[in-house]
Amino acid sequence: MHIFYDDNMPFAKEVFSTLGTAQEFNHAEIPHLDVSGVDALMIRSTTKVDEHLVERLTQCKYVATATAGYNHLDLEALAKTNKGVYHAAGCNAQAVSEYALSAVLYALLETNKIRLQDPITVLQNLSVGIVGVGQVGSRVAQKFTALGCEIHLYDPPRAKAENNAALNDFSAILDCDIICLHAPLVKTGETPTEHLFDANVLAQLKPEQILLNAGRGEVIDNQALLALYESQAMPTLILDVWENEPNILSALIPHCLIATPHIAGHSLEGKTRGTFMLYAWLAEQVGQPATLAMSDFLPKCHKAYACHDDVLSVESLTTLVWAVYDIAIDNREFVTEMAQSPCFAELRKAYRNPKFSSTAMVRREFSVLEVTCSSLVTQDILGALGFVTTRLI
Ligand SMILES: NC(=O)C1=CN([C@@H]2O[C@H](COP(=O)(O)OP(=O)(O)OC[C@H]3O[C@@H](n4cnc5c(N)ncnc54)[C@H](O)[C@@H]3O)[C@@H](O)[C@H]2O)C=CC1
Ligand SMILES: O=C(O)C(=O)[C@H](O)COP(=O)(O)O
Repeated sequence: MHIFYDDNMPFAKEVFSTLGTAQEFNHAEIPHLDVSGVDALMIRSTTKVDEHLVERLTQCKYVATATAGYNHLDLEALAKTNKGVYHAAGCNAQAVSEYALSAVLYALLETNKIRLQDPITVLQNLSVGIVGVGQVGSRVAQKFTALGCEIHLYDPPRAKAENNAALNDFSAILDCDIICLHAPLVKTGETPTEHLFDANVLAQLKPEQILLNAGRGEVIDNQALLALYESQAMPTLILDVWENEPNILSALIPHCLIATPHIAGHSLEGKTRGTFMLYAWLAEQVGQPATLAMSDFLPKCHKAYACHDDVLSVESLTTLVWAVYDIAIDNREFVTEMAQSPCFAELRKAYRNPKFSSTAMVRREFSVLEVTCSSLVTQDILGALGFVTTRLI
């Protein structure tokens, strides 16, 4: 079996070569590559599988993406040619939820809504609205719930499937202090997400709010967003995803408190989980055992902290969050690099990736940090955020 895999997929060579002949490709070159002899195409979201590519995949039986989103796949064209299709649902949900927490804490401090010396009970005064309550949105909700925030959820497909009107109250979302978008790009059907935040919706937002988009760029009308930010006071803006990537509307960047090149899900664990989910799926398709485990490949990483707060402080919380993932660094790098040249695609590819950048610092998840806590309440909160916790007796 000839397996073609994206060169930005950690440990792909190691796992796919146990199932056949494994060859890596650079997504930017795919239009010029001969793919007629490929049996299994293993991609990330940067490879658009449109009808032209499907036509060229004459021998291919399996197409899989190591990502949660799959709007880069033409499912109809793939179905017509009877290819098995798979996406790595949930592979990077923890990473995106850590991104959201790191970014929102940074924004709350920068806008003086909380102070380092506050106890985290100050977060109980804040409401968080989450649009798209799947694998990512649920984890974001879990984190802010653990911190005591009031949570509002919006997910019409789930509202319908679960007969739960509480999941269908869009106006409650627009009133929240913090609005987090984790919806996929859906262009058709009863509840499309494309431009769900159009000029009309955006104009209803207030400058005191925080607006974060880590779903898909097209959920917000970026031209309308820019027009509003240029003409009136608007919410504190955190953008990881942009309309029309990689050719984004760069004029938006100066209006963001945090701007990043679609890397919310790019922890090493998030990307590696994607590779291993594809490996397990492909092995099952071809009737071979998947004997390799992700834990055999992830570099061991362990950091230890002690937290002696009786009531967890904002300072301790942010120290722990940023010890693993300091989003201000990502923002700084993106803003600096984009000011010099439009290099969105290159920045994404090299992001925290020693294979493509000699200076890259690998990004890990909260689970690499073990916190010893003196308070049971603190231990429960930090455990719910994803840290490994032990109790100081
Ligand atoms: N920035 C990044 O690096 C990443 C972005 N993503 C994006 O986030 C999306 C969500 O990821 P997951 O939670 O893993 O996917 P998921 O499929 O588990 O959840 C998506 C949820 O959105 C809901 N939804 C669909 N239409 C909606 C609408 N009109 N309004 C509100 N909600 C709606 C679905 O019912 C579902 O519950 C992905 O499709 C992808 O586009 C995912 C991972 C990383
Ligand atoms: O999983 C998704 O959906 C994402 O948006 C991924 O984080 C995208 O990562 P790349 O495939 O573009 O590396």
